[in-house]
Amino acid sequence: MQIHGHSSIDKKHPISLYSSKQLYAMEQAWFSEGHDSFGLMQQAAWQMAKHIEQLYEKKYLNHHSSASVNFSHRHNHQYRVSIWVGKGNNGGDGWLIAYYLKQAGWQVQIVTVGFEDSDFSNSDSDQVNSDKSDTTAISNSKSSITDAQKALQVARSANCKYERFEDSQNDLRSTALQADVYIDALFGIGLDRTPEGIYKQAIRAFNELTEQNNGLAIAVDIPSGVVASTGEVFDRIAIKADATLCLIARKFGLHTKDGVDYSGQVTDIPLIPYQVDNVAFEPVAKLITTGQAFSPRRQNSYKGSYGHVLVIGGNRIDGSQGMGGAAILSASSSMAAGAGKITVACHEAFHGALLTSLPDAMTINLHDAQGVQHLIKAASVVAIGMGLGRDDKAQALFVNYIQAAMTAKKPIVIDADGLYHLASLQLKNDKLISQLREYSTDNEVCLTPHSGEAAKLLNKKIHEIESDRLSAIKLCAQTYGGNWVLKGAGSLVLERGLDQEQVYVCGVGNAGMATAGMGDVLSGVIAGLLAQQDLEPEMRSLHQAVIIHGLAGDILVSQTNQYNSGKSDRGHLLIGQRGLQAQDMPVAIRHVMQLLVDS
Ligand SMILES: NC(=O)C1=CN([C@@H]2O[C@H](COP(=O)(O)OP(=O)(O)OC[C@H]3O[C@@H](n4cnc5c(N)ncnc54)[C@H](OP(=O)(O)O)[C@@H]3O)[C@@H](O)[C@H]2O)[C@H](O)CC1
Ligand SMILES: [K+]
Repeated sequence: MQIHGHSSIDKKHPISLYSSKQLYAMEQAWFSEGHDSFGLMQQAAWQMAKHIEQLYEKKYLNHHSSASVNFSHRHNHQYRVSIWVGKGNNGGDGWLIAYYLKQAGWQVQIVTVGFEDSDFSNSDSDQVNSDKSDTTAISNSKSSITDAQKALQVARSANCKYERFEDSQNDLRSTALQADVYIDALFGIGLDRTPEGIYKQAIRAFNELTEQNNGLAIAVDIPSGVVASTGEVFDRIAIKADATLCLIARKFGLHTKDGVDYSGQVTDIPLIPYQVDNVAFEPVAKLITTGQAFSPRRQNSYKGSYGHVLVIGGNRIDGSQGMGGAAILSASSSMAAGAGKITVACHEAFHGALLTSLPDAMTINLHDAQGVQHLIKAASVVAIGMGLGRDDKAQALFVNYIQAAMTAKKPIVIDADGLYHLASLQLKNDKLISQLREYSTDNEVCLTPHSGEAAKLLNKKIHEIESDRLSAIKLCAQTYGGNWVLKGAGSLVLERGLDQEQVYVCGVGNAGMATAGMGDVLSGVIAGLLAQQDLEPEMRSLHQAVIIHGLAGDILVSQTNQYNSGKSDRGHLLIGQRGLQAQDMPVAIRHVMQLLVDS
């Protein structure tokens, strides 16, 4: 059961995102100031119990439109919760949630996973999973008992019912496992490998039960199976949560890669300051969901005021059908993003098609080296690579035009086949790579790979990129210089300032945008913004372009967001995620540009 497609986030302010290492350091800093670790767990659980009740009541009210149902409801039906606990502190949170919900009148059933009978002993001298005593099993009392075990004892002393998943897994339809709300407290930020054996079975069973019973699935801290620092889910084994109650600080992994699909609506429960010795932790990234508002244009302006984009791509290699569409999509998106003029340097075979779909554009033959070089000097921005081709001839053109753009000191956007050439030039130790890196320290260079292209650029396997996208984008920037987008669910944007770099996670966009040509559209939006010198740097930035692209995609599908009231501006015809095409984008980009002026 999904509450909302997207997280509940303050759209105007970026949200700081942290790694699990940072989360553990924050906790440690707090404890080293003398604060009690079990006290923190109690605070966390108490607040989560309140949120769980609110989330459930919200769901219940949504299903029963009559307001009068609300108050009688509690008397007719005792709320039922099934809380699944693992052996770490995430499980500890679960035991205490059970305790607080029972106090609040809920019918509570706990399902333990990975516990032996001896784990339920009352003795204080029990050693429960204390290998990670520095971080996870903080003992703040004289005895050696861990917080998780204290929590277990609190729940037991309140007579909360529990059973081992190992004993009940063959009887998942038993009444004991039927509930309105299912709480996932199996793993939190301590998960570091594929859940196997009983854990894998438990995660599967949890998902099946919530589905069958139309239960509300709520994850404690992070859905079990999602890696907090990367967003990776191993072998698709993770809790599919409707809502996540995120403790202390927002985890990076909730918003990128698989995390986006598993976390549901995210609510923050901050609990402690994000600092050590009064110095705040630097977030690893910031989550952005809306763009900077544009200032209106001056009346006294002309097309030259808004820049000239030169798109170089759309080649036709002998014997192939060619890739004219890539250049056309990029060019039309540049214009939709507000560029004053466009010239497309593409294969002559596509000039007719280009002018039919975009009569506003000028054309030049891609292979007319002198003519293109001349235009590079006149342009405000050069966007290169979309459908450029990968053969040697195309590579020679690429090197030639990049050199010309650097000599003329133009902002450069490199995408698609341009990235392929960069990767192969890097393997050959070609001097262009170091020249470009040097150039990018004083000039705008934007590079926009997806994971496959990033893998080529870094000479790695795709799964190596996917398992740690944050490290991958940083390594790309280190190797090649420039500002980067790593495309995918929760696209990452890395922008380099004078002495520091900032990473953003794009919190908008949808799976319908995973289609051919969407990357060409993005390159066009980036170039179109860069061309508009009248705009403040923030409004022409790479992250602004990525947000506009994502919002345009969202506006086209029947997805609730701040701009989409369920109608599109294309004759009230809504497009779904399946079948969304890159050619649909320019009209939506124009719409977003207008909304950002209004906002
Ligand atoms: N400290 C506090 O007072 C607070 C903690 N909070 C909550 O704690 C979790 C983090 O707890 P931690 O114990 O560090 O980690 P987990 O509960 O996520 O799980 C760690 C245990 O899980 C084992 N593990 C990890 N991966 C797997 C796997 N794939 N399969 C099986 N077992 C796995 C790991 O075992 P080891 O063998 O590696 O030792 C650990 O035993 C945090 O997320 C919060 O929910 C709150 O912040 C409140 C304050
Ligand atoms: K969890």
